[in-house]
Amino acid sequence: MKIGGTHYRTIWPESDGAVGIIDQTRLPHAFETLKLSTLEDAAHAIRVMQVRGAPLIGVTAAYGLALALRADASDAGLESAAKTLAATRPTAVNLAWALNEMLTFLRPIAPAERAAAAFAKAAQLADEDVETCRRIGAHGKAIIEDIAKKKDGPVNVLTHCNAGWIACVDWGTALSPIYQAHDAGIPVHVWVDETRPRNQGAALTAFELGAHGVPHTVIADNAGGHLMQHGDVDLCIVGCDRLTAAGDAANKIGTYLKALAAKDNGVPFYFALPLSTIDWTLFDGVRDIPIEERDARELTHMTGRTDGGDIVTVQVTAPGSAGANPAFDVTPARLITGIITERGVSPASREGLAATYPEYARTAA
Ligand SMILES: CSC[C@@H](O)[C@@H](O)C(=O)COP(=O)(O)O
Repeated sequence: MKIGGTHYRTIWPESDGAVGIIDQTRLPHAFETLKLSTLEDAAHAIRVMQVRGAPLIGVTAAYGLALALRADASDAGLESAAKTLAATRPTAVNLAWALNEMLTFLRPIAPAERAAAAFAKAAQLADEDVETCRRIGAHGKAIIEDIAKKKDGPVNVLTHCNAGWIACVDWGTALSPIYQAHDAGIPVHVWVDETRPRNQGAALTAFELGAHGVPHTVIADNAGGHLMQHGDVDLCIVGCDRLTAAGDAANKIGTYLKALAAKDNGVPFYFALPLSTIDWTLFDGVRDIPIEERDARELTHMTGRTDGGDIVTVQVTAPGSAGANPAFDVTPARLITGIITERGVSPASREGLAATYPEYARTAA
């Protein structure tokens, strides 16, 4: 997508063999790029959320493996680099998926040829992510279009966290349908949950939508239920970090509460995600999806820009109070209207997902 007239992806190979990224910890106050040159650079970027969002974490890990192979392309080096990258963040399964794709491809290749092959494979995963997200957008756009035909005024979509192009390689998952609807002239307005504690909504989704000219309004995380009660939300679309084979969906903390409110108010609630976000080994999301616990400082402190232009971090809680910071929650399948995938809209159920992806579905519970 475009920033200031230039088309960007979120990750790209540099001419000197490094890998370029947008430093998402600086957005929306500054648009800065960084170069990743080593395995540790890539692992650090994922850990501190210079890159974040399930699909982008996966592609960054793929490039991280390629960077590691420049230093050590032995069998032991390959396996050890994959372990380091796999340990960076626990919830988004795209990380394990991408590493598995890379390992399966690279293990049979001779060490002398591995680094070049790894860069090519990572680039292929990045390209595939772009096309997958474009398709998710086309299927989701049809849902928005249907609603638009039945009402006057814009279709009001509520979204949580950031599942736009900067969470992927391009397009996004939850925001791709919105971009495609907007580009097709369908009137659309987005309620953007601020998404405490890291504020991915207020900082990143609002930044993206603003750059693309999509009408949007940032709301406090707690406002969604009230807006739904008053008929101000036509549908919710969110991204996903891990979907079980039975249709339970992990996403940024707070998503579950929005899905409950949507159910109570008859508002359709969709998750948008690619194949790489589905964990075919799990069936009970609340019990089995690992939930990342992040530093309580993300909760007790906030970073923003003063009117004078300085970027500052301030404490917002009473000094001495403890904070707990689970970063994701799980929305059970029964609260989900549908899963918008690159293959179409699937029911959030074991049978529905098995019909959408027959070659991946397992029979074991
Ligand atoms: C297309 S990304 C879907 C999710 O990864 C997104 O909504 C989300 O929860 C991101 O969490 P983050 O902690 O910012 O990586």
